[in-house]
Amino acid sequence: MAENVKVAVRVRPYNDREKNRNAKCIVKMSRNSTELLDPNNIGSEPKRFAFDYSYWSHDGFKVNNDGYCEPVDKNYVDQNQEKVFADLGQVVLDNAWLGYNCCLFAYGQTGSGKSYSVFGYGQNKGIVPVACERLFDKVTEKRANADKSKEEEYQVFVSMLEMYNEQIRDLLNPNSFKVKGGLKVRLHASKGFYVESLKTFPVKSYSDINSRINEGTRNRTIASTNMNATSSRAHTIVSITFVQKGKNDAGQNMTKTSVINLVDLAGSERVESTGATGDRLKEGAAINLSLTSLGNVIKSLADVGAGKKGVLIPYRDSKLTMLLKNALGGNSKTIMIAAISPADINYDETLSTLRYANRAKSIKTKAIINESPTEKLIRELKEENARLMKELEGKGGAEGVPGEITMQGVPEEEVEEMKKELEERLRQNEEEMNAMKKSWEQRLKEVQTAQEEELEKERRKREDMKVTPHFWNLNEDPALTGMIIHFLNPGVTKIGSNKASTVPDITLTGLNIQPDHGVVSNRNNVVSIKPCLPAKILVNGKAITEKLELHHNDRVLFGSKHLYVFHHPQDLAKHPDKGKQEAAPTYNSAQEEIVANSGFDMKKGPDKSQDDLLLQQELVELMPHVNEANAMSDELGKKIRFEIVLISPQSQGLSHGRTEVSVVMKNLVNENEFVWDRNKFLNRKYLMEEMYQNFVNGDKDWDVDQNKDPFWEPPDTQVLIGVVHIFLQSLSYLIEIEEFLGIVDYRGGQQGLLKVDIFPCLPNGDPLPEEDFVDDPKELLNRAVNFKICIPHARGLPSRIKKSFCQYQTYLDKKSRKTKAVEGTRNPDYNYETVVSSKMVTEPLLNYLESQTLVIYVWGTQNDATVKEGDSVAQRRAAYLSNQNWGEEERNKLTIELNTERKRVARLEKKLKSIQHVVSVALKAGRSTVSVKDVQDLLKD
Ligand SMILES: Nc1ncnc2c1ncn2[C@@H]1O[C@H](COP(=O)(O)OP(=O)(O)OP(=O)(O)O)[C@@H](O)[C@H]1O
Repeated sequence: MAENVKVAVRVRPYNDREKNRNAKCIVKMSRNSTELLDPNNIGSEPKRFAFDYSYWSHDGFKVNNDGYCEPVDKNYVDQNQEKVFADLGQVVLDNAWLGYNCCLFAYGQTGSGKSYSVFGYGQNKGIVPVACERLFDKVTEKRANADKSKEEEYQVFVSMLEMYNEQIRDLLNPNSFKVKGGLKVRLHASKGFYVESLKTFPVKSYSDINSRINEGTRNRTIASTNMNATSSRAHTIVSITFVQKGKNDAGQNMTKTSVINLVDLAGSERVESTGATGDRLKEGAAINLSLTSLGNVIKSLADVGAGKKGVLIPYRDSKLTMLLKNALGGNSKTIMIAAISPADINYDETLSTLRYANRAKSIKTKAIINESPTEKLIRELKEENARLMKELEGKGGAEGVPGEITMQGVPEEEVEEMKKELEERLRQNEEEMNAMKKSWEQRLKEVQTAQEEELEKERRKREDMKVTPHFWNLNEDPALTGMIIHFLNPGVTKIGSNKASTVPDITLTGLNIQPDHGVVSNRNNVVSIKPCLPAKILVNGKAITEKLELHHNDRVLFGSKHLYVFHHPQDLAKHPDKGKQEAAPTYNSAQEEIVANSGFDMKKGPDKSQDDLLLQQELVELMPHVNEANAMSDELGKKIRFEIVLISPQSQGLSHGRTEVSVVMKNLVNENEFVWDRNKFLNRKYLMEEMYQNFVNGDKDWDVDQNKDPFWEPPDTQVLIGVVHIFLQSLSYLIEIEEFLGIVDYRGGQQGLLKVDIFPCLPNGDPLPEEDFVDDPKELLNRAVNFKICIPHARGLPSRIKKSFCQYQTYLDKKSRKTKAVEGTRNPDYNYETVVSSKMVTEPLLNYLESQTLVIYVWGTQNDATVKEGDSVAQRRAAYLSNQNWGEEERNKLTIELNTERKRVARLEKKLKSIQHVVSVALKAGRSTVSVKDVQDLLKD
């Protein structure tokens, strides 16, 4: 019978970022109804949703010493993880016992709590570990009470994969990481899509399965560090196959199989919010492809559920949707958990998640009990194998005859590919048949020795960790922290890449890791580290160039990504601190010190505002990505440098707002600069990772066309050269403004000068009569005013600027105004004049004139230093700079202007001094006013 996908929604507590931003909770839950308030439209009706289950995990709990979140308030989800398991996990298990395929997948933006629900953290065990525990509890109970005559047997198998950027890796088989392009997805006639060569291990107990999942998580950590992949961008699927065998009442051997897929999806950030906004490369990212496809599949299935006819479900669009085909539209009982943030700042993402979940509600699946007589299953497999053999022979495979007749006209590679597929299916079927024939004990035995060795190794490792100094890893994903351990045994430990002439003791891969990277020596428990220059090693945030002694809890960064904490048991024992354990460093604290050592203020304290803390947090998030982007640029020879900059609201021409963390992308060849906002940079960084990975994989087409190159920005991209602020107060006295002001860039540096004159004038732009000025600005109220705005020229723009123009908007303008664009000079003459008029000065206009500034933005495009193949960097720079020399004529013009300007300034200074003199004479005489006539005379030329 068709049945709807069950949907649960869960709202997590605030994270630090939300707390620092003083976030407001915009989610309300009552029974199974969830309301979302729009923070941008407070009075509006909240968006209402109804789901099968709603879990309030936002507040109403306390964190115990062991990290367990204990409910203290009736609002908090009853019994925390237990309740979520009871509703969702238990249903999955019950269905598995009945022989249904089940799928539970978690959807939501990065950091919304997907992993917390699916896997859990520490004492707050998620659905996967609890489900495994309960499954084996029941198996043990069943075995104990088994009816011998029925020959009951329970078998559990586990596999674990990760899908990143459309590439599948077997997390229980690190060798699969080396497969170019990842593992393939194949289609099986009866079982649907499956992953080729994915290893499935039999497990006999909870600790077995737990150690397999830990092994998978450890491999995930290694992959995420080595391959520069960002773990929150990967989907993880744990598959548990549960087989129940036994005789039925008629004495027939039966096999009941259930596949349980537990899916922790990648962060669901939409393309716009991950930052591709306005970026020409937003379509390029394959990273989101699978999630976008999942969205399309869910939408189509929801349409079908709503009765729409003739809808094609695009399962084949991505590997994820192929693998989830059964879960979504076929033989499976499926549950979706929508994980959401409570905070107003995540409104868009939360709304999108809730809409997604709402759609998923109307998807219908048809689960059937997968139970058949064992003999029948074996017979079917045999029949299929016979058919496959025949097909293979037709393609000239196996021991068959060459298949020119059947395969005529089909390219050889395709035939090879088809053959491989058939062979793989044959192999799988054989394996399955053997598995059915073999006893469970036999199957377990096959892996047991290896696994026991693994467990013993793990046990020994834990013992060693108590006495031997070692490094343990820090990862931005808390679930992956502490998963990698490297021991530093007495003597010398060499660290390097797999390109070293002798295999290093600790092999690291990835960005900025040199073949011989560094050496750690441990002599009588004094442990020191030395880099093999120019290899990059940071200890406690500072680059080291010489040998340095390490101490307990020191943070060590190798290259750009391998971040470790040094654990020194003997050192620790020397400083027990009267039983007080020193807090272990965290990923965040280690990154903070790296940022602080790069010159940013990371101090905490009461003088720091919420905005300061938020800024610090954004720096911590961005800095490692910027370092990695630079390392990739170096290795790929891109001649691009990235640098973090803090952009104040003033430098963007704004009077208020917060300072933003952005990234400047600098072309080292022609010195062109582009400021990318954080989101755009992060989006580009994912594309850089894709490119770098292709490069590492030896793909000869790694270097893509300029239009798709994440390291490239077209030179005709408009950049903000700087802004000019002009105080308008003089205009409220009808006194003209004549200024030659600095064009200030985001760094606060001067990028040239802009001449701006604003004159009160007649409607036709002619000057006002001399006597027409006001003593008190209020006199302007209800009068007509006209101002002539002149922007004659800019001088001394940076040499990289090719074309420039100015843009501004006064209080009286509905749209912004622009000067003409001038090309080919650093000293453009805009010769711009316009008259801005108001028929009647109002209070707000007067207020604008008295207290505001006019902001003029100077925009430009940069020179295209077209790079010729084979030119060295020095040649390219020389060619570029030679274009930048100023001509004789231009120099003369500037000299004349400079002299005129000097004279004007001298005149103004003289007038100022005279006015100061008149004022001081008046003050000495005890007067509080000066004669208008006197001032007027002084102002005359
Ligand atoms: N229900 C909850 N109760 C308490 N803490 C939670 C809850 N849900 C999430 N958290 C905390 O929020 C943080 C982010 O959660 P989690 O790692 O599960 O997010 P995620 O959606 O899986 O992120 P990613 O996409 O990066 O994998 C973790 O530190 C986690 O402990």
